[in-house]
Amino acid sequence: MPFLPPTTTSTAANLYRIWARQTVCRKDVLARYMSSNARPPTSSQKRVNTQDAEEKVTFEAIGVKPPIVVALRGAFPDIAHPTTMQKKLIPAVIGSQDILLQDFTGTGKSFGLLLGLLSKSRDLTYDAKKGKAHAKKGITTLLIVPHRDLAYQFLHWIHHMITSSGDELAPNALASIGQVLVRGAPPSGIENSSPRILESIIRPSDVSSLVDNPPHILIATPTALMDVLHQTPEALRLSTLSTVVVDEVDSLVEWTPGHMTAYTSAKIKRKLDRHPSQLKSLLDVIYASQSDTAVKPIRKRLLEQGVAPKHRPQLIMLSATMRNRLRTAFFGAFGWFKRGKVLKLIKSGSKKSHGAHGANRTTTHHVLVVSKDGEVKNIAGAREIVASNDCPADVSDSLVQPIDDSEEGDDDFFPEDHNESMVESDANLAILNKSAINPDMLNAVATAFALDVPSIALLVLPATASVRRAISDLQQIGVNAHGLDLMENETGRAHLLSRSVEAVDENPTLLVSTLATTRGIDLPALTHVFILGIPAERGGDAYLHMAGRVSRFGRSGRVVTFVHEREEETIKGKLHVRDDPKKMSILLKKIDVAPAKFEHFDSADKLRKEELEEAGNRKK
Ligand SMILES: Nc1ncnc2c1ncn2[C@@H]1O[C@H](COP(=O)(O)OP(=O)(O)OP(=O)(O)O)[C@@H](O)[C@H]1O
Repeated sequence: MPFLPPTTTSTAANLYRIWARQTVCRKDVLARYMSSNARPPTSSQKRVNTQDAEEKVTFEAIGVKPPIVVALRGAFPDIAHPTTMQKKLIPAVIGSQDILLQDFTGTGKSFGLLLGLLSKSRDLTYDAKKGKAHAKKGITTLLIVPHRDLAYQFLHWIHHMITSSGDELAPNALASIGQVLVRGAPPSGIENSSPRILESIIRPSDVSSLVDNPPHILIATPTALMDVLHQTPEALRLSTLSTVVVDEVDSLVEWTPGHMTAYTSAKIKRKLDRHPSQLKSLLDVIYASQSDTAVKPIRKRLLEQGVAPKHRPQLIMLSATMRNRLRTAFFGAFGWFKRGKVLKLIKSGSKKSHGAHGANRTTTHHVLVVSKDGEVKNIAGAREIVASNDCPADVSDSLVQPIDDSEEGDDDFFPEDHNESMVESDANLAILNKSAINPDMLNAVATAFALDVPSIALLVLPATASVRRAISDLQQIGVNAHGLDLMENETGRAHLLSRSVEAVDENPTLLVSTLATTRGIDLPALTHVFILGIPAERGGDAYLHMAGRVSRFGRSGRVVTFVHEREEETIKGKLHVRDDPKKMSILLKKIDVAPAKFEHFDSADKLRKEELEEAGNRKK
C-alpha cells in the first residue's frame, strides 16, 4: 500500500506527518546514501588495492576451483579479489585443518567460506590418521546454521552462481550441490521460488532426496538434523562427511556463564548437562571422544549402523561474536577442538574501522526516546552529526590475528530461544498470545522510516513481540511492511541480490523480524536497521548482530533504537524506576558506540512545524 494522505481523524495527525514529511525529505536522503556509498577510495584502501594488485591475488591463486571462479564472476561481478581474511580462510577450508574464525559482521566470512566449501573435493575424504584420502559418495559438508533464512541465503547464493550463465538448470543439478534441511511446513510463499530451489529444500519427514541424491553441501538447522538423526540416521550418512561447519556458533551453544557463585554455576551446569542444546548433542555424536560415556550409546548405535563418522571430520566454527570463555570451552569443556591443531583467525579489534568491540565505524547509531504521550526525542547526550569525509570502512584492515585472550568482556548471558520459523504456524493464536507493540513506538518507527529510508529498511522486534501483528499494525498506518522471512516472503528475497541503493523507491519496504532470524542475513541494499527496545540478554552482542545488517563490506548505514522514556511508579510505597534510556546508554558505551542525533527529531517541534507547513503549502 503506498503512502497516501489519510482521510480519517483517529491517527490522522501521525499519518499526515509521515506522509507529508516523506514527500519533503526522501530525495535528499537518497543523495546522502548515494554519496556515502560511492566515495573515492581512501589512502588506506588505495594502499590495500595496490598491495593486492602487486601480489596479484586472485581467487584461483588461493585454491578456488576455476569453474567456481567463472560462476562467481558471472553472478557477483563486483567480487574481484579475496580479502585479507578470505586469503587465509579459503585455502584452510579447502584443506583439512580445523578453523575458528571471528571477524566483524559483513566482512565476507560466510561468502568466503562458501567459496572454499564449493571448491572442496567432492568424492574424497581425508583420513588424518593414515594421512590418506579415500573415495566416497555422500554428503561432503554439513553446514549448520541457526535459522532457516540463513540456510536459504546460502542456497540462494549457490543457485545464483550456477545459473548466472543464463542456462536453465537440469533437474537435481542444484540439489546435487546444495540442499537445505529445515523444520516446519513448506512456507506458503515458496512456490514463487525457482523449481530447482524448491526441490533442494527438504524437511526431516521426507529425506528421500538425501538418499537418492546426496548433496555436496547440506545446509541445515541443528533441530532438523537431530530429527533426522533420531528418525532416519542412515539418510544422513555422517560417515561420509569430511567437514562440519557451524555458522553463528555462539548463538547455538549454551555454556556456564562466569561471574557467579560456585553453587549457581554448578546448578546451571547440571541443567545444561540434562538439557543440552541440539548443536551440542549433534557435535557430541560426531566429535565426542571414545571415553565420553554419556554419548557413547548413541555413537555406538550409529557406528553399528555404519552411519557415524569413524574418522574425525574437519571442524569449522565462525561468528562475529565469540567470547573468550566460549572459545576456551570449545577446546576444554566441550572438547570439540584439539589444542595446537586449529587455525585461529581472530579479528584484531582495529579501532580505525571498528570500535574495540566490533561496531562498524561507517554506521551512524541513534537512540530515540518515545514518551507516554507519543513525543519522540533524541537521547540525552546524542552528538551532532558532523559532515565527514571519512571513507567507508576498509574491510581489509580487519586483520586476522592470533587469538587475543585479553578481550574478556561481560559474558553473563544465556543463549536465546531459537525459533526456526519467524512466522508462526497458527497466525491467529500467535497474534493472541504474543504481546502487541505500543502504538506510539510503531508510529515513531513509521515516521523515521518515512523520513529517512530511500529503499529498504529492517525492523527488529523484541523476541516476545508478534511479527505478524506488528506487520499488520504497520500496514494499517500505510507502511509497506513485510516479514523478513526469506522462504515465505518474496519481498525479502528480492533484496538478497540487489547490490546497492540506486533510486528513491516510491514505496520503500520495511522488513520486520526478530533477532533470532536476522543473524547472518545479507541484504546489500539495506541502509537502515530499526531496533525496538533494549536488546535483551547478551545485549552488546545482540546489538552488534542487529546493527551489523547495515554497513556491510564498506557500505554505510544507520541504526536507530527506539526506547521508552524513563518511568517511575510507586507500588506499595516503594519507588520503582525503569530507565531504558540510561540502560541503552550503558550498553552502547560498553561496545564503544556514541549515539548521534537523528536530525529529523532534532529541536523537534519547531522544525517539524516548519516542515509540515512547507509540505502543506506544496500540496495546495
Ligand atoms: N571479496 C569480496 N569482495 C567484495 N565483496 C565481498 C567479498 N566477499 C564477500 N563480499 C560481500 O560482502 C557481503 C557480506 O558477506 P557475508 O555475509 O559473507 O559477511 P559475514 O562476515 O558472514 O557477515 P555476518 O557476520 O553478518 O554473518 C556480501 O554482500 C558479499 O557479497
